[in-house]
Amino acid sequence: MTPSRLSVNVNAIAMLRNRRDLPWPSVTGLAAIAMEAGAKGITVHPRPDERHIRKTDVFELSEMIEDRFPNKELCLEGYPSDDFLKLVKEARPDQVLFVPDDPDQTTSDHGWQFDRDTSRLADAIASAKDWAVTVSLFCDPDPSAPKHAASLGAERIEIYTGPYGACYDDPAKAEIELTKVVETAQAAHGLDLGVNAGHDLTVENIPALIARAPFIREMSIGHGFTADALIYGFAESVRRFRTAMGEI
Ligand SMILES: CC(=O)[C@@H](O)[C@H](O)COP(=O)(O)O
Ligand SMILES: NCC(=O)COP(=O)(O)O
Repeated sequence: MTPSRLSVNVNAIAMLRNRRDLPWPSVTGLAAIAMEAGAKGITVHPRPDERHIRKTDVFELSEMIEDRFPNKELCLEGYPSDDFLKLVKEARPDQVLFVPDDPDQTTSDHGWQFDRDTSRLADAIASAKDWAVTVSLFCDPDPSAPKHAASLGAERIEIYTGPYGACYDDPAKAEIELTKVVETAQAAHGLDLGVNAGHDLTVENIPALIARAPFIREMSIGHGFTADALIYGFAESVRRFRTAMGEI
């Protein structure tokens, strides 16, 4: 069986939990169900306002994975602020994805602008590597981006697939956006960067992407996964997404 590429993003579970001052739905409990069902790991994006994932969730997830799922992986996403870097240093995830988000941004909607963002990134990448955390950079679907990520010392990129995901009802436009994602993936693969992809991926749009970029290492999926799991349940959605990825 092909190893799993699916990292389940549990931001939306935390958002639902935060509606009340109560501990359910449980972020760690549903993360455990996802990993037991075959996900390779868990992704969280603790935003500065803690609107969904809280710092306490990060430590609880990290401890649970270390204790109960030592072969699974935790990925933390965030802007490399001093506060976020402190969290990475303390929680020691397996992987960190640096994203260029403003603190008040609704969701991630672009990759790094490598002509202006590099000095903060270079320092953050060096620190994370010192802490033995694999570094990935969020990149637009632009084949010129991976060479910048490689020259900064990143080990992976995550291609922002939002524009592809947004074309769910327009196959001709989806093909144009998919081509940009695939060409970016190929450029990164040719540079020996690990290639991840994320944002608005679904059971419907994953097969065409995997068919053209089978070397993709990881897909972190939250919004579409949660929507699917509300219908099918967390464990069954892991199976459905892994089937879409051609893994089972
Ligand atoms: C980095 C990225 O792609 C984001 O999609 C992400 O983790 C989603 O964040 P929100 O759940 O806050 O929209
Ligand atoms: N890195 C992307 C991610 O973690 C989840 O994005 P989405 O599936 O919630 O759009």
